Amino acid sequence: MMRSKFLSLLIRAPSVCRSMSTATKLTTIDVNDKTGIATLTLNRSPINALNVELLQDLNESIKEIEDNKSRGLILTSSNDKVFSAGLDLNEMYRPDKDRARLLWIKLQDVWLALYSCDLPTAAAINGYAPAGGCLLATVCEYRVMLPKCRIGFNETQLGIVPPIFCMFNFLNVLPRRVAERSLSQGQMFTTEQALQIGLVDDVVSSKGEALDKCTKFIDTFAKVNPLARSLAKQQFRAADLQRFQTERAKDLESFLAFINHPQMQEGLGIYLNSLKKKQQLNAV
Ligand SMILES: CC/C=C\CC/C=C/CC(=O)SCCNC(=O)CCNC(=O)[C@H](O)C(C)(C)COP(=O)(O)OP(=O)(O)OC[C@H]1O[C@@H](n2cnc3c(N)ncnc32)[C@H](O)[C@@H]1OP(=O)(O)O
Repeated sequence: MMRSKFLSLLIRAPSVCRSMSTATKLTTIDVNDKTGIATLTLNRSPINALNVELLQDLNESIKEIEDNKSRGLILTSSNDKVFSAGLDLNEMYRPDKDRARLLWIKLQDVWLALYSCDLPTAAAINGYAPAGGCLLATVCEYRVMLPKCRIGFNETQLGIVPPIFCMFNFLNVLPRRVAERSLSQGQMFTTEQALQIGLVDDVVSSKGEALDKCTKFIDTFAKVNPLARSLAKQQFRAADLQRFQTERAKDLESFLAFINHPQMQEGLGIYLNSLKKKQQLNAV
């Protein structure tokens, strides 16, 4: 009797969030003391473009969340319109060679950390998620998105071959035919289209609701043995992870060759300029 009273008090207790780290600057971590779930927020103004520092902070935050034995990880953005604009094109246009190398290595690290993450992962996509933004969302195991946004890998529209880890993500989420077509056409989907093809699992009208849905998804694993859960996930992903490790160095060299190509530099310059002039391509 005493025990059930104590439990009901616990259940009714308001949820308390605590920040786990002050070391990171471009990401924040909030752990809900009641659920044990960590919310990892991208926080690089204005549009969470993924530069070396943001990717570095993301890597550290993911590791911190895993090390602190959180029950799950929810990825979201502090911007109310953009989840992430993808890679920071300024890191790729007229690049500093060492930073460009580091950028790709860090992106690979983030993908690897999330793809092989022991914890259940979910993305509360509270805004636009093109290219690298879509990568972060689709590497998670569950996605919920706000209306009137867009998501997809627009790389081929920009003359870029999507790296293999984009393919792995899409093949985990979409039927093979749809994955191949949307990657090769560089399709961007509205929230409603994304829901229809299964690219996102649910649509909600506010960030709060999105976080609640992600929490509910993570809660579906509450009664599953965490080690069994994690090993089952690894088993499903082992072949992709092995292929990634085999091709990782080649993938880095392809990226560097790509961004150092004069034609690509010219194209990137034009694209960056069009964004600055707010003449966004129809594809996004
Ligand atoms: C072997 C493999 C080889 C290569 C693979 C390379 C892979 C690349 C993957 C990528 O992620 S490439 C990046 C692709 N991203 C995009 O195409 C997104 C472009 N951005 C947009 O569509 C929009 O900005 C937005 C929908 C994300 C947000 O719109 P809005 O809120 O209206 O903001 P603004 O458009 O006004 O942007 C504010 C500011 O930020 C600049 N900017 C936008 N995107 C980027 C970016 N990805 N990198 C750097 N800077 C970006 C934009 O020009 C504005 O600058 P101002 O100076 O005008 O303030």
